[in-house]
Amino acid sequence: MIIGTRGSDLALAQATTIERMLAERGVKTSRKIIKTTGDTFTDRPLHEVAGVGAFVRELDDRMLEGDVDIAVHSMKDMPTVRPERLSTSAVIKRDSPCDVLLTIDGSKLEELPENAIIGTTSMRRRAQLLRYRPDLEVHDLRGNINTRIRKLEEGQYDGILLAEAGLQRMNWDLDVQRLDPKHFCPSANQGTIAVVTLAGSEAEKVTSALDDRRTRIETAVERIVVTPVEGGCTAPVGSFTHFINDSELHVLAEVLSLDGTEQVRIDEVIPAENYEEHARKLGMELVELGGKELVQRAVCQLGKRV
Ligand SMILES: NCc1[nH]cc(CCC(=O)O)c1CC(=O)O
Repeated sequence: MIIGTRGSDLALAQATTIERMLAERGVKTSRKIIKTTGDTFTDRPLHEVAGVGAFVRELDDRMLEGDVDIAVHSMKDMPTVRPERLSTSAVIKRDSPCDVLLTIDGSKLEELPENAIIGTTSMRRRAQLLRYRPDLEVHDLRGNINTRIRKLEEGQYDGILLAEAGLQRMNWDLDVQRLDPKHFCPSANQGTIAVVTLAGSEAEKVTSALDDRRTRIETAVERIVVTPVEGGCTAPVGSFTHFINDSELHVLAEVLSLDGTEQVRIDEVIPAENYEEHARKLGMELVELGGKELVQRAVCQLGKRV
């Protein structure tokens, strides 16, 4: 079977993980590298280039055309609405969901000097960082993980924010500070690899053996809770859910203003039974608390920045 993947180091590492898991089950695969719009314009902020799903849409198209059998994605980059004929056949057991801070000199977030410059293009990370340390300066930093680390080393920033899962997958053992999800609530589905196939295909059957039930439920709740306020992947929205025991989930979700001075937040424990219904209720709560207005304002302000 043919595995389609983007060509970035992170995407290739993720594809390798899935290839290994399938090989262990006796499934032979070959690899096809697909270039996406998000990969082509790496010098501009992602929200200017292609919008939601830039990394995913082209692989979807190639699958629908029959060019690839299996696609591997960072699940957090997948749009919520999916083509009907495609199936998310496996949600792989989650790696670290957390963000990390990587600094030039090993400083922790609390130790950075006033007005230190931190690089990130994520509006969520910017807002959460400013909420925690309003004195810091946040500068844009676009590019894949390699590029971002290179720009840090070149001295343009005192520190940068990254997903820990990305570093883990690249096997980079860097001295980072893991940020507490309480203050740095991750993006929905951060740290999770998803496998996509055609619905009803042999590939779907084979890859579904890789599915992790708990991660599937956690990631589903994360999506459902923020769907009613969602302004695309560019809005300052965090959503993180995890099992705290066999029957309960802790749900953390929030919307922030771009400058981090305003927030709307959900912090609840729900039963795993009927999780969809509970998650939908929390999503409505987020709207009632004013989450939608916050997202709309942020999207408006972003439009003016561009
Ligand atoms: N936005 C790009 C992206 N998509 C997935 C990851 C990392 C791996 C993951 O979260 O699963 C990253 C890099 C980052 O956010 O630093």
